Amino acid sequence: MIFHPTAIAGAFEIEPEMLQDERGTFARTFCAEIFGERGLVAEWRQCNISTNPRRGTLRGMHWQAEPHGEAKLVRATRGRVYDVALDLRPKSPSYRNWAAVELDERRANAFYIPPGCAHGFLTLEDDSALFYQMSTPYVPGAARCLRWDDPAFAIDWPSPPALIGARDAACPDFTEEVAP
Ligand SMILES: Cc1cn([C@H]2C[C@H](O)[C@@H](COP(=O)(O)OP(=O)(O)O[C@H]3O[C@H](C)C(=O)[C@H](O)[C@H]3O)O2)c(=O)[nH]c1=O
Repeated sequence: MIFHPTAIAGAFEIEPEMLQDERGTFARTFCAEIFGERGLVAEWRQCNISTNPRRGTLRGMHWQAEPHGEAKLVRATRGRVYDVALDLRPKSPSYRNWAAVELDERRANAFYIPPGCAHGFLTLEDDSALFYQMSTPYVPGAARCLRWDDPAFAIDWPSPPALIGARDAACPDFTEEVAP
């Protein structure tokens, strides 16, 4: 695995080292020891899948309030998505920074997002799907969101959403009170 730093402290694009032979490829996608050595969360409590038939579907920006902050390891298992993390940790050197990684099933890359960051994505192809590994259980009462186009962050999305859920469309602008 090759860890590429991003504009968010502690958030990495992870590129698999593909082992190829006449049968195809094999690659390690996670290793608790290596993640631990790098100070990353190395225990996953829940895994989720997300399927999105339509290109231009936007989900986010979501996070869980403390003490239910979640690290996420996100990858595209079909298609391609523009995946965004936003640093909401007031003590972080990259507080209020955002970072985007294009997740592509063909590259099998992943985005490691530390706790205290909001997460969202825009699909770049029809029929895009994602697989999430989450470090903490889902706590409905801890769910928080901010709107995808909050001017405070000016996330540079490749295009406006063609499809966004009512809840995400109604997410508020960020305020310190909404913070993790
Ligand atoms: C996350 C989650 C959700 N749910 C239920 C709650 C809703 O009834 C339904 C859909 O949840 P939600 O609308 O939050 O799903 P998305 O809008 O796709 O949000 C997801 O995509 C964005 C980009 C994220 O980063 C979030 O972690 C993730 O929640 O599943 C569960 O039962 N368990 C869970 O772990």
